[in-house]
Amino acid sequence: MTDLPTFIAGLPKVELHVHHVGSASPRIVAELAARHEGRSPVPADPEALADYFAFRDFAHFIEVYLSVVDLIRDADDVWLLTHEVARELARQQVRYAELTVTPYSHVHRGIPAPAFCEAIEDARKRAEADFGIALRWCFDIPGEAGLPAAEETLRIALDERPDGLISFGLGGPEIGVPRPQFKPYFDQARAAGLRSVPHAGETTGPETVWDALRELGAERIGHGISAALDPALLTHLAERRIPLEVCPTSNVRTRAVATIEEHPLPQLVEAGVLVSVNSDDPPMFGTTLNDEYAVAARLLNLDPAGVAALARDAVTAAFLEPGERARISGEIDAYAAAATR
Ligand SMILES: O=c1[nH]cnc2c1ncn2[C@@H]1O[C@H](CO)[C@@H](O)[C@H]1O
Repeated sequence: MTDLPTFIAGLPKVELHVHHVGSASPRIVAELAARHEGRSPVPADPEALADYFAFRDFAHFIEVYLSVVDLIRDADDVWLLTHEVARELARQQVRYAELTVTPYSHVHRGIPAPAFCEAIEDARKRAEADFGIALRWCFDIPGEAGLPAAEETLRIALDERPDGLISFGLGGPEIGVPRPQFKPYFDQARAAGLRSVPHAGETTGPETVWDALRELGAERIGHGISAALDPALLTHLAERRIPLEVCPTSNVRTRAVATIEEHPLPQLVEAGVLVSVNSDDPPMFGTTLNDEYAVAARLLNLDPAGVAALARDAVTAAFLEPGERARISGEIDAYAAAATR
């Protein structure tokens, strides 16, 4: 029997909640910072970066996140970042990832929408050829930028419509950013065939998750961990198989949860909610997807078979084509059978 970290490292996976800029490795951030030497608060030294990625609270996390977004100035930066993120996911045996990108933030910093979309699409196709990983896009609204950002994000999604685009989201802070105001934009995105995956219940209570379900037609919820406070919501999520995209270490590092031991993941699983495990912004939180599987295994007291079941749940929650879903599930089954023989 292989030890759990080794089992996890080789286990085929999918990742559903991981942010594009949030996945920039210290090396890539340092390289981008060096290009803008002196004009950015982001340290060009990877060591200093670890200290820079220490957050007082969620608002501070968003402030730091946006300082990294500022480093991305042209389509070449976008291409480099995207291709490197794919390399790192593939290194962890990720076969398929739904990457959240925020076009508004980049267009707002001078990268034209067509150039941004061409860069991510070219990097996506090259990553499939180079690393055998399938990337798809979630375009999310940066909530702190409000309705103008919603308008622009929808326009880019519908006008540019890159081949990899499958879903429409809402990120950024929840406090002071009520979800119902975004209903018209989610209605139009869903009418155009995009799947609805807003963040909710990360830094606010269950009512935000209810709003995401009722007003935004959410098919999955980003984080949604405050659902653990509302038994009726837990029942609703479990009965309708509405998945939560849970990112344990993220919640501790942004101070949404005080300690990993207090994380509500066990209550969510206990209530029968379909959960996928994700890394969110791995280098910023000093984690990787494999680390998040190890954290989940510890919190849920899982053996390798239990960890394989967690990976299968993420495949169930993914917006995969049926053939792809069956193929990846089959890979997980074959790997788990061989490793637990
Ligand atoms: O954990 C998270 N919660 C909410 N937003 C996040 C998170 N990680 C990255 N972002 C990103 O923060 C930006 C805010 O403008 C958005 O791009 C959002 O995608």
